[in-house]
Amino acid sequence: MPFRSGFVSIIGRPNAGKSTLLNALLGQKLAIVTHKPQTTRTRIHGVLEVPLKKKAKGEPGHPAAQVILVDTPGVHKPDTQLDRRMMQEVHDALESRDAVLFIVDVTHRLPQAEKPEKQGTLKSFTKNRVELSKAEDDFALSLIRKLECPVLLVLNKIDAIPKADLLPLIAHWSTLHTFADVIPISARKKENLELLLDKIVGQLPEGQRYFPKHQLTDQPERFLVAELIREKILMLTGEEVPYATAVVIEKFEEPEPELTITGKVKKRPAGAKLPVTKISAAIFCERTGQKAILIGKQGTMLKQIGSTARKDIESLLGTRVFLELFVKVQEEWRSSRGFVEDLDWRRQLEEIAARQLHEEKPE
Ligand SMILES: Nc1nc2c(ncn2[C@@H]2O[C@H](COP(=O)(O)OP(=O)(O)OP(=O)(O)O)[C@@H](O)[C@H]2O)c(=O)[nH]1
Repeated sequence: MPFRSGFVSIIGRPNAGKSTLLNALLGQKLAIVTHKPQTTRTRIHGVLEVPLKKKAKGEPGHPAAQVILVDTPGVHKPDTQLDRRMMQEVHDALESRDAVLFIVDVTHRLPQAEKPEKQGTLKSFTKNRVELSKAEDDFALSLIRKLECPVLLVLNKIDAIPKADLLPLIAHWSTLHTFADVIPISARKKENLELLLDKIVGQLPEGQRYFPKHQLTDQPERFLVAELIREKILMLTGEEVPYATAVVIEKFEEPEPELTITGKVKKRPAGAKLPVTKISAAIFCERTGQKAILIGKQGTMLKQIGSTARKDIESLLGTRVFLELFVKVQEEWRSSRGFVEDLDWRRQLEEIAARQLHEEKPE
């Protein structure tokens, strides 16, 4: 069977479980996950090698494939420049795709499930939420209706609802769009992921690898590190602080490999200390009050962010890590187009490359 390959974007509303699914399929944490909506700000490519599956009883099997999974920010109506940038990332991720996974959180109520409400009660709050939820669904659907590629409906979080609730959900969504397939899964519990993969490979065209076999992502480590720091901020701080925060890596010094006199990399004796990567990162927020929260009493919050992030960064890089964090105020940065564009890791990468070229040029 000829090899298959293709780009598959994962889209859905904030908090539907897109990043959890990406990580679960890859078997490695690439995208940060929190219970807070709008955690993902940029599109992330995860490269997944799927081995050949031979035909078996009742199983059609499939050829070996390389799937480039593209995680995207949650689909939402943009308010700030940052929101607009996030939605641009979604649009970019939908361009010339081979397939799209439209992921829906099954724990969200269906609009018609609402009973008539009494005014001023908790129900009116719920109704508002359901209406908001419907508006977001409509917005997300309007995006997928424009697509020419097959769209698979992925009903996520089935571990959190009774099985009997699934059928009405499938019926509801099937009236809204003609999906190429419907697959109920639990990204968190890794249920039905193999079936989902079979269906994804089934939609891919024949083709060669886009990325080398063992490359997991196109995103360089320094940007994964920035995301790990942002994840800890999302987890440890509340209210508007996580949303008003951006992390920029200012220094990323990898340890020089020790070379033998013939220029080969020296083997590290067993039990020897791991080398150190030195990292400095700036945490941007919008107001001095937020800066105070991020630093905490006598620096306790910043220390906690640093020490929890360091552990994750060490296991990502496989070295020890010396991590310095600074908090800086950049008023209203989310509404500054220039600042938001500078946060794009692809642009930062271009700037780093240009700087290095300049430094290497002989006078
Ligand atoms: N019960 C349950 N929870 C899940 C499942 N998948 C994800 N979650 C939880 O849902 C929350 C949101 O998950 P994410 O993966 O960050 O969602 P997302 O769609 O990437 O969110 P944004 O980045 O905001 O767009 C987290 O608390 C996850 O642990 C699942 O299969 N079952």
